[in-house]
Amino acid sequence: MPSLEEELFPSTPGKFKIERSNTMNRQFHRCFTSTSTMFLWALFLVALTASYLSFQSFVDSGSRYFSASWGGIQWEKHVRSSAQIHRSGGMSVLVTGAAGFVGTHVSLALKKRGDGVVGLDNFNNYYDPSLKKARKALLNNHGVFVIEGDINDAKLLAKLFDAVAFTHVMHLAAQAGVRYAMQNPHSYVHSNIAGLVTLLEACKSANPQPSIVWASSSSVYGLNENVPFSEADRTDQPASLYAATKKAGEEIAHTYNHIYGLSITGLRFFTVYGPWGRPDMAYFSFTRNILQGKPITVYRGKNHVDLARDFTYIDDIVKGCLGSLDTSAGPAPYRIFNLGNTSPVTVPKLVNILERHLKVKAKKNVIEMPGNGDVPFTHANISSAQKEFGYRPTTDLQTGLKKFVRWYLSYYGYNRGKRVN
Ligand SMILES: O=C(O)[C@H]1O[C@H](OP(=O)(O)OP(=O)(O)OC[C@H]2O[C@@H](n3ccc(=O)[nH]c3=O)[C@H](O)[C@@H]2O)[C@H](O)[C@@H](O)[C@@H]1O
Repeated sequence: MPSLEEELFPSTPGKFKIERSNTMNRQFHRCFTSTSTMFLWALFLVALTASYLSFQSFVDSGSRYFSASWGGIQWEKHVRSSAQIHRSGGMSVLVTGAAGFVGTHVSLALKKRGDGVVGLDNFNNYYDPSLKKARKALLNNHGVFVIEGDINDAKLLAKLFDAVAFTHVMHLAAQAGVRYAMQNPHSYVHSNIAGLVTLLEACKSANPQPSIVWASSSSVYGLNENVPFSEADRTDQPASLYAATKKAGEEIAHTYNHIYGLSITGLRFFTVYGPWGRPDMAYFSFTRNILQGKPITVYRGKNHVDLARDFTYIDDIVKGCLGSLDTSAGPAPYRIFNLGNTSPVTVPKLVNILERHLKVKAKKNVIEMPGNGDVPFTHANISSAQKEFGYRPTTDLQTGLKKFVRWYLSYYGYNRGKRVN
């Protein structure tokens, strides 16, 4: 049986020989009088004290350390380096929802032209987070650092504005999707209202105050029947809670412009689609189902009228976002622009184009549109954006879907003869 000392402090041959015949007391006496053992004890006590003290400061500095993975010298270095501007007259932009569909494309476009970009995203599981992680990896490869955090985290936002004097905020983080609002209404309030206010509070307190461009939605037009939809039309008849939270966002933004002089531009996006898109949207889920031989549900309006959307290709939206950012500084404007394509296409036509690109016939299940918050059609008047920053969409649905399908087949491994989804 090894002695107690042997278990705690195994002896080095020739240096400290234990006399097994001695009593326990004598063994302890030897142990403490030995120089090397004393040294080890001292080391042990110092380590114990140090770890206790560092644990105390860890606890004292707040609970955020237990819920988020941000902070520290290395982290700040990444943030600052990502925010670095590499062109004269460039901007330093905080992009919220950076791992989202539009957020990824806008971040890449800004970075490519030499602007500084820091991304923020909470990577929630509204749709497959692995797609968001893949977008993050893409951004990372292009030098965009994406922080995992929520826009409701006021401490994180304050820390970010402390670390970087952002000139602009591109606010794209949101709970998207029209129909999901019936399943999870509170997620819309959390992100689109509470999160927006937290972000605007941070912007209000930042020095300098950044100009803000953010994503509203064509859904704010709700039951409006004036065609095409113009920014001057009424928007007080939302058809879904999603639309209502976006409309509320526009009003909230107005108050921050009015009281604190924040420069805020709201962009009403019209059904944006393209590579790296959102799996919850019809063009994406239709593609998945068609390829897997599963049926798709096509909604139809009252009196057998087809539903129609002003589908807008992502590259056109990115141009609109950059145009808005470039013209948003100055004497604290409050602006709202439609960013659409100006040529609505019916949902059956969308399916038809997909069938041709995929070379597979869809199994269609056509049903009357349930009361789910959908509107029968959307159609943008874009003359304001055209006048203000030369917005001019150039991609029709046929061309845009071709690019989407090419990306989809490659991303999900169809080109390599295997299906990973
Ligand atoms: O423009 C906008 O503001 C909105 O555009 C889209 O909303 P939506 O136009 O409803 O886009 P999809 O969900 O892709 O639906 C497109 C069309 O397909 C129809 N649809 C959808 C799903 C389905 O299974 N079947 C079907 O026929 C819808 O009724 C709609 O007419 C986005 O999902 C919203 O986040 C965005 O704010």
